[in-house]
Amino acid sequence: ALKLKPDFPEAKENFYRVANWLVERWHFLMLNDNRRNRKYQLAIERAVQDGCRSVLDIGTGTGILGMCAQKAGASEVYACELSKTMYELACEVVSANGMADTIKILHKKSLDMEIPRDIPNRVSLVVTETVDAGLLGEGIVESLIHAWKHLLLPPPTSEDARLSSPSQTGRVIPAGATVFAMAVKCHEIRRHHRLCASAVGGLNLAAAGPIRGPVRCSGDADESSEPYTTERLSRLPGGFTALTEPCRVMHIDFNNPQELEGLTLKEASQLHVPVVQDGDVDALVVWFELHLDQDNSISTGPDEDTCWEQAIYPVPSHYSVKRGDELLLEASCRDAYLRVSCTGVMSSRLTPHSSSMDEAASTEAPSNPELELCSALAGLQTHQEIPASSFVLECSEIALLNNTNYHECFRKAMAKLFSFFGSHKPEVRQESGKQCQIIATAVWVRMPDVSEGPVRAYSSVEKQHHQALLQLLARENGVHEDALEFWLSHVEDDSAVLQRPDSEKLWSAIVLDCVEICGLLRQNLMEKASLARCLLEEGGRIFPERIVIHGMLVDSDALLQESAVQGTEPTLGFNIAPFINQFTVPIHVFLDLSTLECTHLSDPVQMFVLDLMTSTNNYSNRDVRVRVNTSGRVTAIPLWYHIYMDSEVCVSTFRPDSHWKQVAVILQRPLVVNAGDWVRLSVQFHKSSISITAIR
Ligand SMILES: CCc1ccncc1CNCCCCSC[C@H]1O[C@@H](n2ccc3c(N)ncnc32)[C@H](O)[C@@H]1O
Repeated sequence: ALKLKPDFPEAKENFYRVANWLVERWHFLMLNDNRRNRKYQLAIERAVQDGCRSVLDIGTGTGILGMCAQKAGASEVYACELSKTMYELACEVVSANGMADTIKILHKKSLDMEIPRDIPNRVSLVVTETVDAGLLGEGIVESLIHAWKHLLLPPPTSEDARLSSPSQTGRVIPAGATVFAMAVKCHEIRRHHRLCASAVGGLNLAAAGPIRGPVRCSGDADESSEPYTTERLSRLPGGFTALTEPCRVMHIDFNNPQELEGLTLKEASQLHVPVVQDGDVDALVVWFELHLDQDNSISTGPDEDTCWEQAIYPVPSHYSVKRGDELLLEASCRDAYLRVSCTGVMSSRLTPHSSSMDEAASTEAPSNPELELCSALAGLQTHQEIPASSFVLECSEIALLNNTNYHECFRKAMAKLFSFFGSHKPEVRQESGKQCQIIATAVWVRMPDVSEGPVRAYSSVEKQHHQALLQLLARENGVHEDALEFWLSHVEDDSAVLQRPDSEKLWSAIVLDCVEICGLLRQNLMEKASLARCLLEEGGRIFPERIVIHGMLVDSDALLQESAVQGTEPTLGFNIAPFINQFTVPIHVFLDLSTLECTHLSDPVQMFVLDLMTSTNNYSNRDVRVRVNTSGRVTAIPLWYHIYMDSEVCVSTFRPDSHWKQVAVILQRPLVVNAGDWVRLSVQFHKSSISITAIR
C-alpha cells in the first residue's frame, strides 16, 4: 500500500506496527555494534585459516556472518534462517555483495536441515548468534545438539587435535558462554513486578489476595508466565544497587555435545553469594560472556558499554539482606530456559558478630556442631512462593496500579463531577440514578466513589480475569454487586462497547483510555471520543477532556543506532544498510526519555492539542516554531502528553511514576542547528498518528 500511495496514513500506521514486528529492533543494534561484528569476523577468519573449509551460519539474519566466512576464504558457505522476512533480506544482501553464487541460503530452521538434501556434506564450522538476553531463549542448545548429531563433522578427540587437520573435525563459534548473576535492589523493577501499595484509588487491594506479574521462575513451569524479562540495566530510571557481588553461575561449552545433551537434565546448582550491601532484593540480574574462541569474547554485562539487555528475574518474596549475609541461589536449564531464583538467605546476624567472640570462636576447640547447625538454620530465611492461584497482571498493569498519582488525579476529577451532578440535578437524579459509563479499554477502571448515592458504573474490560478481579475488589470494598456492570469489549471493534444505549440511559461520565503503554496515542481515539460525546447526557463529561502533546528537539546518537544501520562502516564494509533500513520505523516507541543518552537542543514545547470534548477545536496540522538553545544535530523529537482529566486536574505521561513510556519521531535526515536558530516543525495529526517534518 505504501508503495502505491506513500503518504496513505492508515497504511503508514499499519506499516510501523508491522515493521516493528517483522524485523526486531535489535537487528539494528547488532549490525551497528561494530565491535561485536569485528570480534565475530576475527574468530571466523581464525577458524577458516585454521583449516575449516565448509561453514554453516545458523540464524543468519541479514547474512553478515556467512559473508565473513566467504570473505575469509571458506570454500563452502551455507546459511539458514527461519524468519521469511529475514531470509528474503539475506538473499538481497548476499547478492548485492556479489556472493549469491558462493553462499547458499535456506529458508529453514536448522533443526529441519538434513544431509544430503539441504547441504551435501557435514561442515567443519557452525557459526551462530542465536542467543537472547537470557542466553538460551533462542534455542541455541537444541540447535547445537542437532547440529552436532546431523550437520557437523565430529568434534576433535584429544589425539585428533594433535594429528588430523581441523578440516576433518567440527567446531562451533561461539565456543562457549559463561553465565553470571547478581542480586539488585531497583525500584523501577519493583514497581513493574510487585504491588507497592495495598490501597489504590481508595480501594483496598489486599482483599483480592496475591496479585503478581507475568514473570515467574517458579518450580512448576506454568506456561502462563515467562521465566525472565529483559532490561538494559544501565538505562533504568533511578538506577540499581548491587546487593551481592556478581557470581559465576555456570559455563556452557558449545563444543562438547555430551555436555549440551546433559544440560537440561542436570540438577539445579545451589550457589552461596556474599551480600555486600544491606537492602531488599528486588531481582536477580543475569548476563553472560560469549566466548567466540579461546581469547575473544563479547559480554552482555550491565557495566560494559554494551548495547545488549540483561535478563531480569524479579524476586517475588521479600528477602531483606544485610552485608555479610549469604544469598542462596538456585540455577538450572530446565526446558531450555535458564532459570535462576532465590531460595533463602544465610543470615550472619545469628552468629555473634563482635570481633572478640569471633577470635574466641576461631581459637577454641570447634564449637558444638548442633549449635552451629541450628543457629544457621534459624538464620535461613525462606519464603513461601506466591500461590499459583494469584491474579496475574501484565507488568504495565502492575505499574498502573502503583501509579498512585494517576489514581488520585482521577478520583479528584470524578469527585468533582459527582458533586456537580449531585448539586445540579437533584430532581432528575432520583428516578434514573447516576449512569456512569466507564469505557476504559485499559484493564483497570476505578470504581467511582460510590459513597455519593446510587452510581452505576459500566466497565468494558478485555480480559475475563480482570472482570473477576474487579468483581472481587468490588465485593470486598463494599461496592454493591449491581453497581458495577461489565461487558467484555472486544479488542477489534470498540463500537460494540459504544453502542448507543436506550435513550434514558445516557451517561454522565465516559472514561476513554487514550494512551498505549508504548507511548502512542490509541488508534481511532478521536473517532471514539466523538462517538462517546453523543452518549453523554446534558452536563456529562468525557475523561480526559483534553490531551496536550509536548515535545522537544534532541540530538541522540543512541536513538539513531536503534532505528537504522548507519552506513557500511559498522557492518565490516558489507553493504547491508539500504536493505535492512527498509524496515526503519520513523516512530520509536517504548522510549524511556528520562534515561535516554541525548543532548536537549531546545526547551519542551507544546506541539498539539487534542480536544475530546469540543471537536470544533481540533485541527489536523499545525506549524510549530522551536527555538534552538544548544547547537547540535536534531536527530529526533521525543513526545509525551499532559492528560487533562478536567480544566485543572492533569496527569503527565512523562513522570518517574508514569506507567506509560514515551515515543520519539526520528527525523529522516538529521538537521544541523545552531543556538539561536528557529526550527519550524510541521506537525500532522491524522487517525491518531502523529508525523512531524522539520523545515529549516
Ligand atoms: C551478543 C548477542 C546478544 C546478547 C543479548 N541479546 C541479544 C544479542 C544479539 N543476538 C540477537 C539475535 C537473536 C535472534 S537469533 C538471530 C536470527 O536467527 C534466527 N534463528 C534463531 C534460531 C534459528 C534456527 N534454529 N535456525 C534458523 N534460524 C534461526 C532468528 O529468526 C533470527 O533472525
